[in-house]
Amino acid sequence: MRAVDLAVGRGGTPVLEGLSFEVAAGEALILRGPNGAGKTTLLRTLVGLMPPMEGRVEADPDTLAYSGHADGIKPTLTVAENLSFWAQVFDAGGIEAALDAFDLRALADRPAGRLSAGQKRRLGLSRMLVADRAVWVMDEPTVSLDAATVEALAGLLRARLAAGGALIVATHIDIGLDARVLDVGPFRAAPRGPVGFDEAFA
Ligand SMILES: Nc1ncnc2c1ncn2[C@@H]1O[C@H](COP(=O)(O)OP(=O)(O)OP(=O)(O)O)[C@@H](O)[C@H]1O
Repeated sequence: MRAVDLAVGRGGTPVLEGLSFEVAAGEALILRGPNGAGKTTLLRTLVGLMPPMEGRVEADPDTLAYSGHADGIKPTLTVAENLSFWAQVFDAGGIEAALDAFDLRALADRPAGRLSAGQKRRLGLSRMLVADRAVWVMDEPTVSLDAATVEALAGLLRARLAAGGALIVATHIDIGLDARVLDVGPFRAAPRGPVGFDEAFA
């Protein structure tokens, strides 16, 4: 996945600009920056949920899996049914490994709407395993997780890297990955006045 002179924004307002980077197989890139800096906007643009304002993203969409703040969980379906649904969407195999990775087996038959915040997050992360995609793009994956589950996640991510997967992760905490860090702060977009503003006062 490669970003080339990328500018990203919300509602026509640029948030970050001038971003160029590449993440190859087996590499991890950690995004850092304070609240509101634009990490989520950048991640959503990388996976094609939002169009770039300038520049381009070079990636095959079929190689990408995204785990965002809203995990896309269907509350009336059980944990197992949610995973099966995603396995179908992603045209992937079984859900057994995904149930085990974040200790969801005992909750398999529970409607997802009746999970705790951390359990929901574990289900959202398990979805990455049924997706079977090479590049994982993750937005604050540790939010709501207990310490043991953060460790499990870190171990899973290290294994992905060792197996040649690629990771782009926005996180405020150190999850102990061997990763490059991209601080988005210096890429904050310069404020742009409305078109014709200067002319209005000419
Ligand atoms: N739905 C939205 N509509 C308009 N502006 C938004 C929307 N969501 C976020 N923004 C604005 O876009 C900018 C970038 O927000 P973004 O969510 O990308 O930041 P972030 O770095 O991910 O922050 P955090 O660390 O708090 O998750 C902020 O100024 C934010 O207020």
